[in-house]
Amino acid sequence: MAAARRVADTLFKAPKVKHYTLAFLLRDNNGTKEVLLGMKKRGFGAGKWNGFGGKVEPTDATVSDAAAREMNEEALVTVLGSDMEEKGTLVFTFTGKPEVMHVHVFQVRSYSGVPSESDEMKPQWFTYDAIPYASMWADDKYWLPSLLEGKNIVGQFDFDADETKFYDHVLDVTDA
Ligand SMILES: CNc1ncnc2c1ncn2[C@@H]1O[C@H](COP(=O)(O)OP(=O)(O)OP(=O)(O)O)[C@@H](O)[C@H]1O
Repeated sequence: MAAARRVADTLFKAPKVKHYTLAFLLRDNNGTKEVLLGMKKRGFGAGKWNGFGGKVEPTDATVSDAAAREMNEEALVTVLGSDMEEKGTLVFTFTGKPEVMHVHVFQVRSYSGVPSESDEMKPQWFTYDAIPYASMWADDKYWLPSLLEGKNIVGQFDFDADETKFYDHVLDVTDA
């Protein structure tokens, strides 16, 4: 539980905390497990594959609703907040930035519609052995494999100012 304590202290001490969601749509494609990732077309993380998500807005009733709204906006599918399964917390700090990112991580299996390209994201299904970690945030390969195994995660990654690599991290993985 070392990571949980570190995360709590970081959030407690941060001058400013912003809440984000990050959700992974999972499916069983004729016996093969797949995850939907999106190529971010603009803004923070442009050019990287990632799950779907964004800032929690004051108009969102709950963090789960925010996760569903972002998934709906970015992958053009219909997901209900009540179908979002909370899988953990990731905290990101960046050297020189007082603001800390508090990311609420979800998975979801229940959705309707066909994932389609939006202004922000180009979605694509990936089998678990073909996830493009080299074109993802540096932290993803540390925790996404555990998430896909059904585990819960709590972690913190402290990034350099240029956002390409982190100089410190803690991660707890627990059985769901
Ligand atoms: C540093 N290492 C990281 N590793 C993995 N994922 C990361 C991440 N850093 C940010 N993320 C995710 O990237 C999305 C950004 O969202 P972002 O586009 O900024 O939000 P939102 O859609 O509200 O933006 P607009 O201002 O409307 O464009 C959001 O899911 C957030 O959890």
